[in-house]
Amino acid sequence: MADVQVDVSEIHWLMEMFQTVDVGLVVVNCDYRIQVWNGFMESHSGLSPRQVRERYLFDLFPEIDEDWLRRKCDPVLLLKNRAFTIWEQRPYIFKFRNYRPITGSAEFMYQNSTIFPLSNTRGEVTHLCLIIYDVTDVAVSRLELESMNHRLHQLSKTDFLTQLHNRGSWENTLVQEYKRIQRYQHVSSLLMIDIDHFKRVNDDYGHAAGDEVIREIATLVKKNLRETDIAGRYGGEEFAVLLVDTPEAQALYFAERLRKLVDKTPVTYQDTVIQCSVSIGVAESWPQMENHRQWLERADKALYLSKANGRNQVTLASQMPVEPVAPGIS
Ligand SMILES: Nc1nc2c(ncn2[C@@H]2O[C@H](COP(=O)(O)OP(=O)(O)OP(=O)(O)O)[C@@H](O)[C@H]2O)c(=O)[nH]1
Repeated sequence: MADVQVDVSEIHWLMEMFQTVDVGLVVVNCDYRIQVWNGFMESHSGLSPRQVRERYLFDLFPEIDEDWLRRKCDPVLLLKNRAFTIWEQRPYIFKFRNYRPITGSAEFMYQNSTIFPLSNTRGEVTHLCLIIYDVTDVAVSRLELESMNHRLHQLSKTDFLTQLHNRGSWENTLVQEYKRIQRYQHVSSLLMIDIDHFKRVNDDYGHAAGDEVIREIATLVKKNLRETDIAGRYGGEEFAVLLVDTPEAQALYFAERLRKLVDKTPVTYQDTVIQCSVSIGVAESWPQMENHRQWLERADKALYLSKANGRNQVTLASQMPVEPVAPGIS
């Protein structure tokens, strides 16, 4: 009699633990009808064990991807092994709202789960048990870390003042484009753009006004680009633009349009209106160029000529009187 009492109280304790444990416990039969539903599942779903008993799991929770979960569970029934799901693959099985104060940024509870078979006394698998773990804290910190790393990576490539590529990042894309040209023999063009008499802007209106001019001209550059073009801030008041798959004639058209736009768009800083212009050098890629630096030098020389010839103009490298960098070009 005493033994029976011990057994009964042990079952009572087990039931209490089952009810209060901080993981979800669900048992379904082979037809996916719910048999057991613990306190965790009740408090997160709002459905009592009585409300869910004998209900078809996928009817009650239509958000569960039935094909996917069956693909996980069928081998458990057949082969008596265990299966696992992790939040990185699928954020959750049961779409429960997240109410945790610390990880409140997550709308839903991230879940891992273990699925294992339950056998009868004859060793036949008759039911499946799903254990649902709330891993929202881990998932949210991991996602925040990843997003922070992504942001840092972006920042390391971005010029703070203009949000264009910084010089290092822009040169990397130029190197990639150079390699692509070597491989596929297509034509791209490079523009070097420099704000005219920029020192005067700083001297006359102050450094903050100078910064505003750089920002505004960068915005005009950005607005005029196609998605495949890549613009960077190459130096203080110098920008570089890579026009991918663009021959010189089209690059000239782009450059002239930008030049005219800057010329007719004065920058307003506080109450001061500042008139600006840019000089531009354009160089088309050529098959014999030996590295990306030769290409840069050629665009830079064309820019230098624009400056020397009076500024506020565009010069094509192909029209320079001598071409010292690429002597083989006709
Ligand atoms: N406000 C501001 N000025 C900068 C920045 N970077 C460089 N500068 C200034 O840009 C000026 C560039 O002057 P210069 O290279 O002499 O050329 P310029 O006056 O533009 O004359 P040209 O290029 O010959 O037309 C210098 O006074 C630099 O101090 C920046 O980020 N912000």
